[in-house]
Amino acid sequence: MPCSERSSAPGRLTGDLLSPVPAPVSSASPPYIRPEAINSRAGAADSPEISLPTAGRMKVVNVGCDPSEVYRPEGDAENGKSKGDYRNFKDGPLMDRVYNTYLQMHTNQTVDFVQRKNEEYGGCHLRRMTIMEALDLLDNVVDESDPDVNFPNSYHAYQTAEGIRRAHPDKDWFHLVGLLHDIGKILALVGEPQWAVVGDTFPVGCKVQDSVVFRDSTFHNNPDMTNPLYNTKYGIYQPHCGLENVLMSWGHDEYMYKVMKHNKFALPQEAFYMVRFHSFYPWHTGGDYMHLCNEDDLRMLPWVKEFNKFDLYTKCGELPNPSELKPYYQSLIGKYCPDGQGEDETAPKDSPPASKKALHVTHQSWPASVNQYLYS
Ligand SMILES: O[C@H]1[C@H](O)[C@@H](O)[C@H](O)[C@@H](O)[C@H]1O
Ligand SMILES: [Fe+2]
Repeated sequence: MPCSERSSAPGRLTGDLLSPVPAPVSSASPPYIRPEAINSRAGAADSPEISLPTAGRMKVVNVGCDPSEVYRPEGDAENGKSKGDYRNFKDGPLMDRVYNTYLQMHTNQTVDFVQRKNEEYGGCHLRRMTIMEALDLLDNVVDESDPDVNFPNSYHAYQTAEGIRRAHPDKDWFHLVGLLHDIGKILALVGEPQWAVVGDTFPVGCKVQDSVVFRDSTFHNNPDMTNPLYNTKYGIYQPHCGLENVLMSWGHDEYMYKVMKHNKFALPQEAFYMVRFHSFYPWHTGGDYMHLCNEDDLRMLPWVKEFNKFDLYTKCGELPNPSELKPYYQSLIGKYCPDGQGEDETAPKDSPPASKKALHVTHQSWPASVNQYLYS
């Protein structure tokens, strides 16, 4: 069994994971698009404008991990990863890429940067696309911060969603959260560097706590580290001010949360919360930053942890077949996502036809290939 999807809560990070040996920094950032990792997909026929290379080495299968594994206490390490093999930030074939992404993130994510990005992307009114279109764009994003995934993020979306669906068959809104949670990574296709899109998040404006990955070897050139206002336990925050009042490092979590809010998704508070904080590992898994949390945060924490089991442990080389799964998820989109038409007078003239479910997102300049894909 290739996956290690389980019902037990993920353990706290161990000392080994917290103090990794820094890997050498590669000078050139690898490209965002890794065509060699993209499989030929049946779903590609729906979107002929984007040419998907076909030389993938991974297997595309109809279903994800074996559901019987969901309740199995330990993984079958013979054919796949066991729980302890995930999130290895010490060594592994992708370590240079992962370390370099975090080095840049921890150097450049400052209070000032985060404030600017929140303003820049807060409006969500410059472009429209359907949710499925946004999801399909993730065919072109390989997350460079992730030591466990070297295939396009669209597959990870279906893996997560299907894992949740198997374990929580009665909660269809939760299935949809699995599908949507990483859509914010489309920011990597509009010129945002990956360090401003992917990876674990952390609060800026206060002392960086111990469970942040590569904490000891990646923050030395961050200008906020020498600002005394930002280097106490609370920094610019009040005790137990609530995470909604904390400036998190900018990335796909906060962006997708804003998109969901702006588009008035009819999902429960838990759904919004899971999307917004799913990458905040130093909190939900590391147990840090509790001094900033209020009661709401603590009430939501079990949901974030529940989500995390599927987000993390469904990552495996057996890839689902999106074209087979799309009808089910399209029905959930129909149920929970308003169609967005006529809600936003500032939407551009080249928005998709009125019949399409629309997502208002904020992108000033899409690469030509993306525009063609969305609007032809
Ligand atoms: O939530 C996950 C998690 O934080 C991973 O460690 C990171 O690599 C991914 O970018 C993110 O989506
Ligand atoms: Fe994510």
